[in-house]
Amino acid sequence: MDLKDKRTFSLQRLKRSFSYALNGIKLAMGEPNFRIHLIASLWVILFGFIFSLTRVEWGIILLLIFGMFTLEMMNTAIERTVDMVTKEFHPLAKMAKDIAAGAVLLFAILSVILGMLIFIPKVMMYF
Ligand SMILES: Nc1ncnc2c1ncn2[C@@H]1O[C@H](COP(=O)(O)OP(=O)(O)OP(=O)(O)O)[C@@H](O)[C@H]1O
Repeated sequence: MDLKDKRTFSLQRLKRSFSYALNGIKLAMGEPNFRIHLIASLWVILFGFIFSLTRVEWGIILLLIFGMFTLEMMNTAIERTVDMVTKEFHPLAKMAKDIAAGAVLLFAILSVILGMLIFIPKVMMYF
């Protein structure tokens, strides 16, 4: 496919890209970290209903949940790419993987802080 073909709109190609993206989500679901996030997210959603979150709070929670899945998938994609490039120990491979993992950790810290800011006052009302 040349560059001109790629620039013209094609419903067929859009459908194909969509199916590749869905396949990416399916592949990510096989990752243990993804499943841990899924279980944690379902618990957060359950508690969201129990504590009757406001629309803004739901918006923040959904942003955090989707953001976490997105980052975890990018991290996995970087890990796979690095593994494809080299199986040998390489400082740049370590740097790429550790930085990607660090990005996930930063977002996880933000999620815990915002989650606590939302849920702690609601839990406190019961005491
Ligand atoms: N080719 C490499 N060269 C140098 N260091 C590496 C290399 N591959 C992995 N590492 C180091 O080992 C750590 C663990 O790597 P690994 O590929 O097992 O990823 P992981 O974080 O355990 O993720 P997962 O288990 O989901 O694949 C990396 O974060 C990195 O510090």
